[in-house]
Amino acid sequence: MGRPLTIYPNYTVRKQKPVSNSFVIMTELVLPNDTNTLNNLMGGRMMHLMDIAAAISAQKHSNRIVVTASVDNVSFRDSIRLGNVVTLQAQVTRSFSSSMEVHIDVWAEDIPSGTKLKTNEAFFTFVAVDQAGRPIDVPEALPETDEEIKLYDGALRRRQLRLVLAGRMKPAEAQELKALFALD
Ligand SMILES: CC(=O)SCCNC(=O)CCNC(=O)[C@H](O)C(C)(C)COP(=O)(O)OP(=O)(O)OC[C@H]1O[C@@H](n2cnc3c(N)ncnc32)[C@H](O)[C@@H]1OP(=O)(O)O
Repeated sequence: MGRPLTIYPNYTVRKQKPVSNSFVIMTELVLPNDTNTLNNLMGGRMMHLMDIAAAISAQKHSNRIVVTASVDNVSFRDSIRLGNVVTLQAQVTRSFSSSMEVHIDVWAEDIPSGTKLKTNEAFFTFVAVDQAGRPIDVPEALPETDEEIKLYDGALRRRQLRLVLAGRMKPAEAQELKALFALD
């Protein structure tokens, strides 16, 4: 006879979801109201679009209301012009307890000339909350492709860096981050 089955009343198995379930693609046309006097897309308008695409991705992973907790570095390498089509692609890289890191890529396309350029890339962190705004656990994120695994593996290091910068983690506790700078 086998061992008797032990029942742990407070133990819940966390649901798992492939990160690809959270893939979001969003396209927008740059109109005059979105631009500065040089006819370039305003940086704040771009951040707004990135926030929306990334939030939808985090919602798809968690099936919850999500709030933006932080945004990592966003650089504006190349300007996006009036009339360009902006394409935003967002996907969850990894989830922790209630938070999810979302990676987002942005392209600008000039349809008449047939040119398409990657202009921005960023990591956003969202936290799933209940109706009272309290953080709530989300499913585990499962990476499948090589690229997804690479992003998943780097997510813990990026999390520690952003929590240290936000004053929410002591640098001494950021083990993964310290290992990166460890010299033999
Ligand atoms: C889609 C939108 O634009 S929403 C509007 C803009 N965003 C907001 O208004 C959010 C306002 N902020 C908040 O509501 C709260 O600060 C929250 C929900 C983000 C965090 O609430 P707290 O009470 O601090 O919760 P707590 O300390 O338990 O942290 C919860 C999670 O948030 C994460 N977190 C908190 N601050 C940060 C931060 N600055 N960067 C990254 N993650 C963070 C924590 O690491 C934790 O993650 P984990 O559960 O996966 O370990």
